[in-house]
Amino acid sequence: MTDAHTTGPFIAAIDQGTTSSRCIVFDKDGRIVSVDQKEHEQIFPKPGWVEHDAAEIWTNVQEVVAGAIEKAGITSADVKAIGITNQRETTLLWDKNTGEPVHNAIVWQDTRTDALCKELGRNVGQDRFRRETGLPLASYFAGPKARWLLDNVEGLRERAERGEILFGTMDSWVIWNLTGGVDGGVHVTDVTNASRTMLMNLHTMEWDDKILQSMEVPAAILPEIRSSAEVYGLAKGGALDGIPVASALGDQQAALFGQTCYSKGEAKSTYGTGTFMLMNTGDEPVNSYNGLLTTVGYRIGDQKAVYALEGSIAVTGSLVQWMRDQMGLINSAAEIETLASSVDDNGGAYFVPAFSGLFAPYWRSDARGVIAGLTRYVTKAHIARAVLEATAWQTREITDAMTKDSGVELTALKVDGGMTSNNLLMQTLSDFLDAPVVRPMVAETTCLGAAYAAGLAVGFWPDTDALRANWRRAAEWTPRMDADKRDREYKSWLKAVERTMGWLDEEN
Ligand SMILES: Nc1ncnc2c1ncn2[C@@H]1O[C@H](COP(=O)(O)OP(=O)(O)O)[C@@H](O)[C@H]1O
Ligand SMILES: O=P(O)(O)OC[C@H](O)CO
Repeated sequence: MTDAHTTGPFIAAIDQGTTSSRCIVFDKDGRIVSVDQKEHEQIFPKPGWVEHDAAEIWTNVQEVVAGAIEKAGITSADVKAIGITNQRETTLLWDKNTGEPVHNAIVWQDTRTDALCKELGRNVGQDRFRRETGLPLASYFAGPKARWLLDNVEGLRERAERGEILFGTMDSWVIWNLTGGVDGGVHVTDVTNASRTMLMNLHTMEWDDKILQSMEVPAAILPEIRSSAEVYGLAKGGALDGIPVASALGDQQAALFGQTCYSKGEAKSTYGTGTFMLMNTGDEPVNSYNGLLTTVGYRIGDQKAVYALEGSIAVTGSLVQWMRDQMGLINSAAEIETLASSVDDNGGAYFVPAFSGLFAPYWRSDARGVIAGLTRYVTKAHIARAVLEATAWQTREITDAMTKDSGVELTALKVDGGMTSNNLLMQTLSDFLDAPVVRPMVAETTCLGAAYAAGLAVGFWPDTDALRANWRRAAEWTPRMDADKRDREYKSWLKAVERTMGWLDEEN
């Protein structure tokens, strides 16, 4: 319910995430008025494959929108705009005339396009993709996933070439359905999501014809690329009928925006299923020589785009889920903190969760997970500690790369996401980074960023200065670790990382 001090109007944000979809209603001070959330099924058809049922996701989105509006005790008339944010790279093709997905969505973590990426690397060359799109050739991105679907779903390429099929990441799917679907839905994406397809030219912000040819993806299926904050259309039907759909940002870029990282050099790190650190690099793309991605941070209406450097870590919160669901070592995600706190250290064990290969800074799809340093001394509590340390060490590797690429020394790290409720993890992070770690009052920065962008698009907030004023510190952790110990343990971590590599043979 709305609290006594909160009066409308409001902005609603939809976050279509990897494990769940949620809708949050925000007031003008950026405070949360209501939340509704629903998980969807994770489908693992083969080792390394991860899929989502896009129809289930759309049903959940409709339910959480209705749920959040009801919990806020408001009507659509109180909502000025809807913002969209989403898990990035997850790829869907659907029939324009029926609205039916032609296949499950292929999720960003899925590694089935690894062989295709290797082949593209041999035939077209790594460098050309990186130069035009800012991304290394890797199974993570949407373009190769679209190509896989076109090559593997019977008759799909012919239907696509006849103009019957639409491609989209989850932003496009949600916006198309929200604005009417088969009944006039708009087929758009924003620059941040498009920058993760490996099909958009990072400099022109348009689909790159030569890359499309190399990837064998027909231009006819692609959405129009728009800014991150503008009115794409009006919602048709449902709890927010008639309300402008006014922003779209990939979830990590939305978190950058919600954390108010509007100046060059400002950075945030989001701890959810995976972990993603983004640094605002201003209005020019910065090339990475240390394994980071060059990506679009956001673009507000017709203003210049803001670029970012990104360090992507595939497995962090999902390792905690794996400990709970596959290993049964804990009953809830929060329990990992209690278990890990029952011992003083990792007992010599290092856990490198290369479940989807290694993302930044290595981009090694032939890597697979290892637990190194095992002896009979090691207990499940030590493993729990190693699980949390894995998130912190992986972040350390990213911040090292970020400093090398940007020349900006880390003075403090702004964090958000589900894992930041873990105090032991946040302290360990500060220790391993040797820098303060700060969490804002609203930890739901992903939704907040989408709400901010939508609010700017409809004049609900005047400018980014007004948004900065909403950012308030809620918690801070400062380093307490002895420097020699940190250096010794970092070396052991790096040794464990080496042991993950080359596990898969070329023919896998
Ligand atoms: N107290 C905790 N300690 C460690 N991990 C946690 C804790 N609470 C939640 N998580 C992890 O955080 C993730 C959920 O965070 P969230 O930001 O909602 O993720 P996403 O947006 O990727 O779905 C899950 O992977 C879960 O395992
Ligand atoms: O849905 P999340 O929070 O796990 O984020 C996923 C990322 O966008 C993948 O690139």
